[in-house]
Amino acid sequence: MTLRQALGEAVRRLAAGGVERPRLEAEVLLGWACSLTRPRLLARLEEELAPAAAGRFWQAIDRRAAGYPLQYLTGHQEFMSLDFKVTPAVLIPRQDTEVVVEAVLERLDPCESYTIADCGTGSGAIALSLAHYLPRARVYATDISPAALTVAQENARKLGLAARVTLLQGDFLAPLRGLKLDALVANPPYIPTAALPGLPADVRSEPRLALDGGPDGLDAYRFLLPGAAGLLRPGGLLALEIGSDQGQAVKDLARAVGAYRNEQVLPDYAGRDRCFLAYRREE
Ligand SMILES: C[S@@+](CC[C@H](N)C(=O)[O-])C[C@H]1O[C@@H](n2cnc3c(N)ncnc32)[C@H](O)[C@@H]1O
Repeated sequence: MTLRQALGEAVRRLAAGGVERPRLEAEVLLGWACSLTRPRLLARLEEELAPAAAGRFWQAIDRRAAGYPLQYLTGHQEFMSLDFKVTPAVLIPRQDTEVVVEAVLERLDPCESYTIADCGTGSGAIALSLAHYLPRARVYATDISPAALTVAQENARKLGLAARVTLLQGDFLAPLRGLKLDALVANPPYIPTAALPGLPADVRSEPRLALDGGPDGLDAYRFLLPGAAGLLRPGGLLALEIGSDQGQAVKDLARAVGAYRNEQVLPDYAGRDRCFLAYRREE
């Protein structure tokens, strides 16, 4: 079978499985199975599919058609123009989260030596992007999952950022005790528990620990908002990813803490609530 014929059959299987962009994903998985970039693959479509690559390819196609995430099959996801390793131990970094990272970068000066924390770091997407684009910053990243931290550590090493990013295992803010932060960023779990079974199959393959935000999805904010106030220096920036309908609720929770000013909610590319920002009030 040629690569062109394999692609045709893969597109058919992926489309039957409800994959939205079957041609693109078939090309990505065939390139991955053959260890070829997409442009090289597309230049060799009349060549035969080698038996070893065929085994990997058809197994991946069938798993993808059954709803398993593409990024767990290839082991990669791009975020903030950086390449991140991903495994089923971590949430696949989302474009929505880039809104949060961009909002932070717009408010900080790349020439300054900030101390920054990312709580619930997963693959390290937020922490490592901030460290990359703020080359003088010192970044602390926490996660309760040791398996996630192993992935984040590998990403830190691959991106050449391990010397400025410290990974700490523990409950969101607990490992940060004693630090005075210029910025604290988090993308905590925020899906209401009852909504989890209704999520698409690929999202349900991601760690429950990364998704489950408790009965109303707000458990982590009830904990992070008062706790962060004790770690941020006066004038320090708090940036939290939030669910698409959680803007007002998170603003109300922040105002109830009484330690913040300039609370605002920024939208994502689709115009939905995505990022909560506030500054630690000066005493
Ligand atoms: C929504 S994911 C975000 C991952 C990553 N920051 C990103 O944006 O792609 C939430 C992360 O919080 C971690 N987490 C959940 N509960 C936690 C807790 N109590 N303390 C620390 N981390 C926690 C999960 O393991 C997961 O990695």
